[in-house]
Amino acid sequence: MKKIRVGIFGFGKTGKVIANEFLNDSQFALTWVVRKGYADHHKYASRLLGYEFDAGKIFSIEDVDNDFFRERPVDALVDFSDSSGVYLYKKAAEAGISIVSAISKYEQEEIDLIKSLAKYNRVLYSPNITLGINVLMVAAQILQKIAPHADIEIVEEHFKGKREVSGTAKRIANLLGLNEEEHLNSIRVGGIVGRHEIIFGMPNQTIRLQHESINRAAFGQGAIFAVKCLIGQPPGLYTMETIIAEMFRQNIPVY
Ligand SMILES: NC(=O)c1ccc[n+]([C@@H]2O[C@H](COP(=O)([O-])OP(=O)(O)OC[C@H]3O[C@@H](n4cnc5c(N)ncnc54)[C@H](O)[C@@H]3O)[C@@H](O)[C@H]2O)c1
Ligand SMILES: O=C(O)C1=N[C@H](C(=O)O)CCC1
Repeated sequence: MKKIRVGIFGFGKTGKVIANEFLNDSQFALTWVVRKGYADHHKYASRLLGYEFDAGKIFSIEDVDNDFFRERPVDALVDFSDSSGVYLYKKAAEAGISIVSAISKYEQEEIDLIKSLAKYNRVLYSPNITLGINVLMVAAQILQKIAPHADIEIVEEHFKGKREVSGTAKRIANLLGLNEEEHLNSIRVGGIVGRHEIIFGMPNQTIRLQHESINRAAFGQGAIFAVKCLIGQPPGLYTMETIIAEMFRQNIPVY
């Protein structure tokens, strides 16, 4: 069977783990990895990650000129770099490449740019690409409808070095119609990969929906799921939670 070709932007804490997940999956061919500087230029991500074959040739962002995507075709571009990568998406989309953006924080201008590309191609943007958190987002919306008077607080915990407020927590607040300033609580300690909790407080009971990414491989598995979901789909803007919500709709038991 023809392999799904993938290119990755970013080879940092998460990008390396994502590359490893794609290398481990026989349905995928990791074609290239783009990183910011010239470290390991033209080496192979596979070799750096301990494999004995060549895959995922490493390029610098400076190499990404007008012809880059046409000369090195892939089926999907998966972005775990930073928000500046967004300005290269148009060239990729024009070359027929599906975009999976996992950047957690964008300015409005960048989100508008992503939306504008959806008319050319499939674009999926998700601040948290794990299956679990997207199930939690759908479940939280259902719970809010069932218990509309519950007090709701969102708690997000991440590693000490994470500067920005969790994009996932902001997305949850937005979905639930909550003011971010008032209902979002952030904790930064040690090496927590990512934990989100939505607390529904009622007079006689408390419901807690919680998701924790134990290992960054959870993001790789989510990215694999996202790329597969986009295959054969029409151009448009996709999110993980709408894909998962559709799965809920199709699988909800009827009593
Ligand atoms: N959506 C998700 O599920 C999810 C999960 C984990 C991380 N993230 C996000 O992914 C991003 C990266 O996270 P990280 O922990 O790996 O950070 P990191 O700082 O460890 O790595 C980022 C890497 O991208 C490189 N980079 C910066 N600009 C680039 C560019 N224009 N092109 C290519 N490479 C570039 C940097 O040099 C660095 O190596 C962050 O926005 C983070 O919030 C999202
Ligand atoms: O920076 C990270 O690492 C993560 N950020 C997220 C967010 O901001 O919501 C979620 C996944 C991990």
